[in-house]
Amino acid sequence: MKTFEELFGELSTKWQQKTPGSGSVAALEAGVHQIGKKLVEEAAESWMAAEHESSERAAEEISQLIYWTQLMMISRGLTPDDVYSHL
Ligand SMILES: N=c1c2ncn([C@@H]3O[C@H](COP(=O)(O)OP(=O)(O)OP(=O)(O)O)[C@@H](O)[C@H]3O)c2ncn1[C@@H]1O[C@H](COP(=O)(O)O)[C@@H](O)[C@H]1O
Repeated sequence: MKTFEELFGELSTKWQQKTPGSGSVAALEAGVHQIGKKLVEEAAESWMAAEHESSERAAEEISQLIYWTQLMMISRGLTPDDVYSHL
């Protein structure tokens, strides 16, 4: 288990170091358009799981939505504070 900030730090480090074999680095290299498609897919899957599946499945899909949101943030050079400032 990890927090939002811990995952963001891990993904940022992997991107900075271009860690070989990382799916996250591959996704960031594919770019914002491909990340956006996954973000929308995971948003839809989160909605469907919340409406039709168990709480555990909904939590799993929402975790994937957070992951792809973080990749979108990194691809645009945004930090958590950039986002938190709008909350
Ligand atoms: N938290 C995640 C995470 N959440 C989702 N994903 C990826 O997002 C994609 C989800 O797409 P899909 O919906 O097609 O996946 P699925 O397996 O079919 O699952 P369902 O949505 O159908 O249930 C998969 O490729 C997952 O690997 C993630 N990939 C990596 N992480 C974490 O990111 C960190 C870095 O990982 P690497 O880049 O792999 O080193 C590690 O801490 C990982 O645990």
